[in-house]
Amino acid sequence: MPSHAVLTVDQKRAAEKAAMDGGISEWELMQRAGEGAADWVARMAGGRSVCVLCGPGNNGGDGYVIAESLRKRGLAVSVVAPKEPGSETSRNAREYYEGEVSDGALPEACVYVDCLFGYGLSRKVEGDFACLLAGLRDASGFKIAIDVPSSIVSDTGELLGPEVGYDLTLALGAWKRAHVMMPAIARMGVKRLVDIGIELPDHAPRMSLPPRLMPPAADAHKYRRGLLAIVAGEMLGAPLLSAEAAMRSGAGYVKLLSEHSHPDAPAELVIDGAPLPAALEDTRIGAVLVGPGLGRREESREKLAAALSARKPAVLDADALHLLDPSLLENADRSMIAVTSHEGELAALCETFEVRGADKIARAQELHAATGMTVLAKGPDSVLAGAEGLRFFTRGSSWLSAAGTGDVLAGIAASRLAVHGEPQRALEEAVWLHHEAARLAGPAFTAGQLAHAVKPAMETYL
Ligand SMILES: NC(=O)C1=CN([C@@H]2O[C@H](COP(=O)(O)OP(=O)(O)OC[C@H]3O[C@@H](n4cnc5c(N)ncnc54)[C@H](O)[C@@H]3O)[C@@H](O)[C@H]2O)[C@@H](O)CC1
Ligand SMILES: Nc1ncnc2c1ncn2[C@@H]1O[C@H](COP(=O)(O)OP(=O)(O)O)[C@@H](O)[C@H]1O
Ligand SMILES: [K+]
Repeated sequence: MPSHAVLTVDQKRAAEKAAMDGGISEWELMQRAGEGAADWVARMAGGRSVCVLCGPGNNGGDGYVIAESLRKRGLAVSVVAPKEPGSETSRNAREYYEGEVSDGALPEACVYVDCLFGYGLSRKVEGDFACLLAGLRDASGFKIAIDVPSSIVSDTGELLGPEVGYDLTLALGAWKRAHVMMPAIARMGVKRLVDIGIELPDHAPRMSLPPRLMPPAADAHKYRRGLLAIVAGEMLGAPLLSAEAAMRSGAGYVKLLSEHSHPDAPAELVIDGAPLPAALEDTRIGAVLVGPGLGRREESREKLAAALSARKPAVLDADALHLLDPSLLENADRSMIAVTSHEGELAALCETFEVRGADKIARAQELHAATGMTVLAKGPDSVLAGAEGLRFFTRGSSWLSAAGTGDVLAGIAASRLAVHGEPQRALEEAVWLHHEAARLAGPAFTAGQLAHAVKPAMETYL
């Protein structure tokens, strides 16, 4: 089974070194990588001409192996290499390739294979390399990136050269962080992993796997299935959106704790107007959601304080993340708190808890370490940091970039938390259900339509 590990360059190098210490040569690994990638390239080319761009390192070495493999299969192959190979293994690969190599401009081809730089990219791409990549950007053929697109930094996903849009990216041996982070993922097209038979670390951060949800037990009743209490605030719409999603995500009973009247609330939603601390004393409550529509006034802070001191599993979102501070966490059970923060909310939390991570992954990880809360850093490149380690997700529909979709996500997460009480599992399930609901809702949905699509999304994972 392929590994789902997502590695840093140091971790990947260590895994390759361990394989080499175990007796597999670097040349053997390169041949496995090149042949595995060539299978994909040949499939995509379907007999059409292929141009391979080869750089000076081992990514270029992979390119020569790919080119020779395609040549042997009878395809018309051209190779462009602005610089001679610099490493011993890539020189082997250059000798292994029996065709012509040019150091000039990009020739016409139907399929382009980019092997200029892989995870060894260490500085801005300039000169001949930048010209070739600019040519590739403007070319009309099918574009395949080998391991990592050549302008992309493997550990961060940041761009250090011309912005080429690829149709296919083939990760060699393991996923790298660039395969899950913005801005890289928006340029990679379809991503596939080529197995090269090396052992990867067991406990490395990894891709999240689709959840397997269970129907209610035969003897279930509404409380045992999970009672979710949603704390309402100043704005009435947001908690209702969360409730619409929560009622479709597994909880048997969803209550809105609110002193307001809600003429637009659905009939299934119970409105409880009791004073908040008393309402939260109900021992049947399995989880609390606080934040959507909460507001940021003193009363809002008091509501958050009451929700946290109830010491129940809780999802914190939106305004709650701006109000949260170390003193509010003093009375809380931090291990039971799940946080759903977008970029701005994550920045606010990092400031409050003096977390200074260099990038989104580090910020999520350090915030979890500093507070004990399970942190979902949302966005097209969602990152989940919790007691079970880091999890990454494939990108959801870009139509999710609409107001209110975060309230829907928070409602799903809180509902899942009410079902089983495990924050990391609840957030992981919520991201999958949110993405699947968005896929099923198609283009141009509203947050309300997204909340309704959570029901068919549940069916996908049951
Ligand atoms: N080490 C191994 O066991 C394997 C490595 N493989 C391949 O090897 C790649 C990594 O190889 P390397 O570590 O040699 O690194 P790369 O081939 O990614 O690039 C490093 C080379 O490019 C130069 N360079 C970096 N940035 C540059 C820039 N902006 N402008 C000009 N030159 C620049 C460096 O000086 C060095 O010569 C992987 O991505 C993968 O494709 C695969 O063959 C599988 C096995
Ligand atoms: N471009 C995008 N691609 C994929 N998912 C996105 C994109 N933009 C936003 N999302 C997702 O949509 C949701 C937006 O949440 P948020 O910003 O809190 O919205 P709101 O506060 O209006 O409800 C998050 O789950 C986020 O991951
Ligand atoms: K590359």
